[in-house]
Amino acid sequence: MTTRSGKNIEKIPEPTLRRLPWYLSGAKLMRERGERYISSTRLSEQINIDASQIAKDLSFVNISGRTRVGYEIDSLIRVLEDFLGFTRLHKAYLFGVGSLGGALLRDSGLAQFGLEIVGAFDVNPELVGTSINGIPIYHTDEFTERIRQDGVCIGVLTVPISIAQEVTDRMVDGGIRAVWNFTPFRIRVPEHIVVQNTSLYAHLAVMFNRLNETLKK
Ligand SMILES: NC(=O)c1ccc[n+]([C@@H]2O[C@H](COP(=O)([O-])OP(=O)(O)OC[C@H]3O[C@@H](n4cnc5c(N)ncnc54)[C@H](O)[C@@H]3O)[C@@H](O)[C@H]2O)c1
Repeated sequence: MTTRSGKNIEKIPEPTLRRLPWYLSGAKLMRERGERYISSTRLSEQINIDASQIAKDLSFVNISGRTRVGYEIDSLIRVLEDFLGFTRLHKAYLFGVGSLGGALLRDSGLAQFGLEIVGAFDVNPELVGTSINGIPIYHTDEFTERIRQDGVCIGVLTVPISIAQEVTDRMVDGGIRAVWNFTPFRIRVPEHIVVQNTSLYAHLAVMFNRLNETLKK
């Protein structure tokens, strides 16, 4: 698969894709401070990543800097947002409107990163028929019917772990092509389905471990 700029996106290493949003935030912060240009060195000081790494990562996107002054901030932001898919809204459904699912529905920041949750599904009769942040909550049984009308291809999974696989299978059967899995269950999907597992707790474990190391010193 290729981008509009003709770059082969399969070749981009995942760590680079994870770092690019940091460059975007750094560039936005600099723009707020009134800067018009930003060099890799300046960005490096800002976000504490090696300047040569930044230059290497940015070589994957269609942007070129000017000697000494660096990248024009407005162009860098535009190109990065476009490259990362943040300028297009990707429609998604959320499954399981509990404490985590409800919080995600309330998070208006997701749209800034290109994710628009257009509907949610739950089985709790107290939730079905209500809405959160303007997002309607339907009964899970309505999913197959809804997806035909809404043209959604992303599913956010925030159901109890015990039914994670069952709900995933339903999503995939209905036409979902990418699952953002927040459950701690390693869901199994056909090869063509994209899965992104996300856990706040995994990061916590790393933090606790590193903290313990520093406390021992
Ligand atoms: N990744 C993370 O960092 C993180 C953080 C918190 C929770 N979690 C995980 O997210 C999941 C949800 O956690 P929670 O605390 O919000 O739980 P919760 O019990 O508050 O919410 C679960 C919701 O799923 C609904 N549900 C049950 N069966 C369903 C079905 N068939 N279809 C649709 N909805 C259904 C329930 O009615 C409930 O509203 C759990 O698997 C939990 O382990 C992950």
